[in-house]
Amino acid sequence: MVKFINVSKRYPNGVLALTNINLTIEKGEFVFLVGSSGAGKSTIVKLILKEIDPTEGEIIVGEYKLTQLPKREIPYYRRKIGIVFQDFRLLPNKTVYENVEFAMQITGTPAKIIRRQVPYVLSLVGLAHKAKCYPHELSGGEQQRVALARAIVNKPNLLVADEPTGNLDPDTSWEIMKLLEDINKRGTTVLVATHAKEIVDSMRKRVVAIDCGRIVKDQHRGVYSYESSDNQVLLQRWI
Ligand SMILES: Nc1ncnc2c1ncn2[C@@H]1O[C@H](COP(=O)(O)OP(=O)(O)OP(=O)(O)O)[C@@H](O)[C@H]1O
Repeated sequence: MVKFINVSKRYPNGVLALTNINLTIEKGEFVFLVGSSGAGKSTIVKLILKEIDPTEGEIIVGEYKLTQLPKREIPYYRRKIGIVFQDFRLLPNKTVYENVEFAMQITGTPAKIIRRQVPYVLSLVGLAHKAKCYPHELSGGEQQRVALARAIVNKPNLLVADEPTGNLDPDTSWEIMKLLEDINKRGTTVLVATHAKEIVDSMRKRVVAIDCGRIVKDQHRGVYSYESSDNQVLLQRWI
């Protein structure tokens, strides 16, 4: 589903954000991407969304070779991926229903299917009763559930969430992660970049840890913690 082959990214200011990343995420997997601030998580997410291009290497998402994807096709490519951000990014002047409906309208979905699918995904995230509310009338957790409904309404094969619980309290964070797990169980591949250590530790999913732009751990049924490269150097000196 997602393949990074020898990917490095240097930003124009010279910062080397990723070094020689090799990562394969199979269809149907649930993967946590963890690492301290500045480790390179968002850079990986931005590369998958083709907001930026790698300096070296190849990225393949589904049937798309991203380095060869023409600019004009990028919007169509992105519509096939569900995306959730820390700050929800809902349209403030549209209701809950309209926010989700809009995501289907821009893909040219027939009205009849929209009328069936929008209430269905709103009920999946437990928000059917809030369909007529505006984002400012919702709690943070509810807004994120709308964002999740919007992300899955077009039935993407891949859902990418960048710090989806960063603005939420612990209980609400759990609800959102459980919803992501439900979505994964229905067949969507899910990649979640997160700092939510307790949740990562108890969900026992695949955990990919990056530190200073390198993968330092890739563990199935893993936990959050990892040795940072500084610690590894220290350890090597001790041994
Ligand atoms: N647009 C940019 N221009 C220059 N350097 C950048 C840019 N974006 C990120 N960086 C740098 O690249 C490195 C990786 O940043 P990235 O945002 O991927 O980290 P992160 O793991 O997502 O961090 P956080 O958890 O704080 O969001 C950092 O050193 C950061 O300062």
